[in-house]
Amino acid sequence: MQKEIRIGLLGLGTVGSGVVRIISNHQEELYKQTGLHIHIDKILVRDTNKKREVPIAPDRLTVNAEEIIEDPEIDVIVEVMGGIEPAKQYILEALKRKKNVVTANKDLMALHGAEILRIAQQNRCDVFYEASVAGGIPILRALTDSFSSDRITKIMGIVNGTTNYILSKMSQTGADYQETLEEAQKLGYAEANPGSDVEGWDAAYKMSILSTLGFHVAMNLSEVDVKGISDVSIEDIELGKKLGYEMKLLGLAKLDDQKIEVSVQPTLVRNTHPLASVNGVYNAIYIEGEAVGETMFYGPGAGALPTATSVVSDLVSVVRNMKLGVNGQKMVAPYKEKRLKTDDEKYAKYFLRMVVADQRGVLAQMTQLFANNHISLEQVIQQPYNSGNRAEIILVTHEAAKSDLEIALATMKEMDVVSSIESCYPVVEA
Ligand SMILES: NC(=O)C1=CN([C@@H]2O[C@H](COP(=O)(O)OP(=O)(O)OC[C@H]3O[C@@H](n4cnc5c(N)ncnc54)[C@H](OP(=O)(O)O)[C@@H]3O)[C@@H](O)[C@H]2O)C=CC1
Ligand SMILES: N[C@@H](CC=O)C(=O)O
Ligand code: NA
Repeated sequence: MQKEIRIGLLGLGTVGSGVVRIISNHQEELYKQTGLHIHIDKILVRDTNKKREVPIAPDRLTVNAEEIIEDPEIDVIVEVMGGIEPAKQYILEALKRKKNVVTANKDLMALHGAEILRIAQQNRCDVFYEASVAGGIPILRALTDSFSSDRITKIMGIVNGTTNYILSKMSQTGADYQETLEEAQKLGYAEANPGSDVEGWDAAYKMSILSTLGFHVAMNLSEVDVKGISDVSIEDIELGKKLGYEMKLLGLAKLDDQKIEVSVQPTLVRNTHPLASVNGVYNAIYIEGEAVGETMFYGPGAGALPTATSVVSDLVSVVRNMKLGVNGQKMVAPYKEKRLKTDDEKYAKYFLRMVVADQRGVLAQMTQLFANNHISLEQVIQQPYNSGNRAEIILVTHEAAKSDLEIALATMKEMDVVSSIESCYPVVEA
């Protein structure tokens, strides 16, 4: 009779150290819930001499993945090293050797999840990846289990801790973008390549995973409209606040008339909307279902212990399945036909800011341009611009088609009286 579950841990960085800590500090709870001792056998790292956050006997560290993947005594592989290769190769090799897998790797699951899950099922193994989306929030379980009886119509969320930390600090204290990004890196929130956070890709991976699970379609990353926060200025944050909005990097997945749109964009969210008050490293995912109505899930989106909580809970699920002999049987592959919206079917309100010549008739020309493109305006503000004989025009539109907005912007760029289009963000009301 097996008394112990033996783990091979790939990675001992922020999340890996959290996993070691939780397994060591919560031994009794884990034993009570699984009836087995969870033991980390070996840990893969790049540098065995590096100083570690957690006390680990040096002989448990290795730079040789085969020592872990090929060890017949190891039951479960926990992959928290990140990146596509070699993580993918290690996971596939482990599955072929009938080892169950827990991973926090959203890049890998968004890009190669279908293949990994298929091979897992062929080998009767689990692949669980709760930590990959919104760190400590149990959102994948909610989608796959708690809402399995419903039809999800909308998933809207703040799903990147690093950018929410940066935008919140910029909004609350006027903090500098670069300094705040460095702080988020020190706190272990950012990806190894923080470009993935600030350019929106990390959130796009997560929205791709969420929409695949929520809408039961095979979403591709290339079908997600992605824009990051690196061009968001303090001026836009301040102006948005004056108009009653908070700037958030918002993931949106919507199903209307059986057609889907998925995007990640800096968005002005009405300050009375529950997502507007999600600050710092916190994430929140707002889900609308046909039957359930509106729900919202809130919690830490990154960081060692919150993320490791999800990893170790997945490990508990794997162990329970091992005891029941049902590993690899829970997965439901996407079964719905995927139909994507075209730009003339994507509707949103928009905030726009542009610098124009400060002369008679310009404001009228601008409003006429929007009218010509079927865009109605909710708010129009003109204020002096601080250089040259120019003015700044700030507009908030009513709901408009993305295709119409793009034509209006392209026409505007060609107008002599328009010096620059400074910003354009979607707007979400409460
Ligand atoms: N940080 C967070 O808050 C969250 C992270 N994630 C995901 O978790 C995963 C890990 O993130 P995080 O812990 O922050 O990353 P870190 O960069 O802190 O840690 C990565 C670890 O993996 C090891 N490693 C990386 N590449 C290799 C390789 N080729 N061979 C051997 N070892 C390797 C590193 O070794 P060494 O220490 O020797 O350099 C390090 O121990 C990523 O997929 C990330 O997206 C998910 C949710 C939240
Ligand atoms: N870099 C990510 C980590 C968690 O997924 C983030 O900031 O959210
Ligand atoms: Na999660």
